[in-house]
Amino acid sequence: MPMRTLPVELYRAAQVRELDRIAIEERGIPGHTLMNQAGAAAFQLLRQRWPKAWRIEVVCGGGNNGGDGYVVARLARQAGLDARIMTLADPESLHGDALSAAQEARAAEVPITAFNVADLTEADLLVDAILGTGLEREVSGAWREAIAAMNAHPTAVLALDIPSGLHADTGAVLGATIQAEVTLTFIGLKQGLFTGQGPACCGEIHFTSLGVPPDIYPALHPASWRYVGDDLPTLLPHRSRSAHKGHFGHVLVIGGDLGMAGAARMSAEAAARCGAGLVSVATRSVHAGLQAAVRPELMFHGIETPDQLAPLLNRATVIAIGPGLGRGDWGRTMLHVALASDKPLVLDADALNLLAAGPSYRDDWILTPHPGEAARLLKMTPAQVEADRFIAVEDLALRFGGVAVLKGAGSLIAGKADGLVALCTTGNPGMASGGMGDVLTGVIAALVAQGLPLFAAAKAGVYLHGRAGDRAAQAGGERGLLATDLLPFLRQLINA
Ligand SMILES: NC(=O)C1=CN([C@@H]2O[C@H](COP(=O)(O)OP(=O)(O)OC[C@H]3O[C@@H](n4cnc5c(N)ncnc54)[C@H](O)[C@@H]3O)[C@@H](O)[C@H]2O)[C@H](O)CC1
Ligand SMILES: [K+]
Repeated sequence: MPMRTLPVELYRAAQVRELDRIAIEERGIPGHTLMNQAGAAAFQLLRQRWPKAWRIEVVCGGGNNGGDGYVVARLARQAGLDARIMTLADPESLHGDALSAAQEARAAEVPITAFNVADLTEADLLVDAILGTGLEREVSGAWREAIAAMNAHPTAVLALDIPSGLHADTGAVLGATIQAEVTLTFIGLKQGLFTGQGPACCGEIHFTSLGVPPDIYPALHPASWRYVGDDLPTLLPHRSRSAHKGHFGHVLVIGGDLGMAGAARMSAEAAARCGAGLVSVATRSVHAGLQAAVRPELMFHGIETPDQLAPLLNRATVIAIGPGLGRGDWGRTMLHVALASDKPLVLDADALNLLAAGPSYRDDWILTPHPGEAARLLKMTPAQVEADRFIAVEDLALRFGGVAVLKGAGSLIAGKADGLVALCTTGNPGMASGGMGDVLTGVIAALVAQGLPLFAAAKAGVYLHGRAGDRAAQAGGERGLLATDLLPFLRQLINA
């Protein structure tokens, strides 16, 4: 039975093929057995998830993903369901295990016809067995039309291994992709399922190892891993009864140029709600008084010149710079002075845009770009960043040093000594609203202030921020979700 609790290790397609090879060639598990296991697991899941489905249309491609589909159709037919196969590739062109599976389906009297949109109409359920980890080019022609027709059909789609058209390594869509309600993936979790377009087209992700011996997995170093917050309780410092505010660090937020006071304040408030002992804000003088009135626990300073900023930098444990910083003279001056300090930094928003214009390298900072800011830093387009988010985030950490967070569906964190990229699946589309990035900056800064190493602070901050967004969305819906709605949930989560 496919597992609902997913492993944390994530792999590239080539690595999963290597696991497949080891199982077949070194452990003597026939490929045909793996394919039958894949088909059986998919059929079992299908029966559990859609017990009333009777007319099952399995759409098969020309490779082993298609082979899995032939097995599903055979098992469904043998169980008395009206299972049929529509193929995009001539069954005679199949090879090896897929050819055997097709022959066994034919022997079980499964109707096998060429793909025909009209035949979809009666289906209660569609199974996507078109393309798996063998996707090697843009989907086009009849394959693209089939994917579009399946997506346009009102019934659910069960995707085998990966929604066809989604790139297993990057989460990018090559031309077109299946929109699945459920995806059952085999042997190893593909990292592309969890970032980029993956979350938008996979639906519920189920996993089955196909009975591959667990001791073959250590042969491969995962390409990345899902961070699920399991080490959070150990990361956050214990609060002794005799603790005082000096024990939990001092966050200095620099930002809030004219007209953008709110950004700096949201960042500062998030830092305070995540346990920072003291929080100061260096902002334009015109904002300081008003902001102090609305949140007296934060120490607002009107800062117009470098020598006014210097004493605040000395007192800070960590500097968060960028929320509402702007790209004018004031913002540029503030960034220049902040970079001259030896305190760890969190850079976001316009601090990143200014950095893109004047690159430098440090080991003690965390950069938190969204794809557009990452594109400016890497001198490429946002589409190029999204075409391979893993390469982009690793490139950011390599070029600029420290830790890089590439925000977006399936945020990625790079910069760990062992090179492993962490992937965070918390968060929801309701968080695509102004101020969410400012809050994240404050969350991460608060964790650095409390002594977490940079990579831990970044991964835990992204995780907590997304979880708080999920709880806020559960409480009141994704539409109209505001950045400050996260604050009470952040406090709950940081104390969980
Ligand atoms: N290792 C495992 O976990 C198991 C994998 N199984 C299934 O096998 C597929 C991988 O099979 P493979 O034959 O390598 O690739 P595909 O089935 O994805 O098909 C490749 C096939 O399609 C052609 N092709 C590639 N891109 C396109 C395109 N854009 N348009 C049209 N055709 C395309 C390519 O030329 C090949 O002919 C894996 O996903 C699992 O589902 C095993 O069954 C179980 C263990
Ligand atoms: K598929």
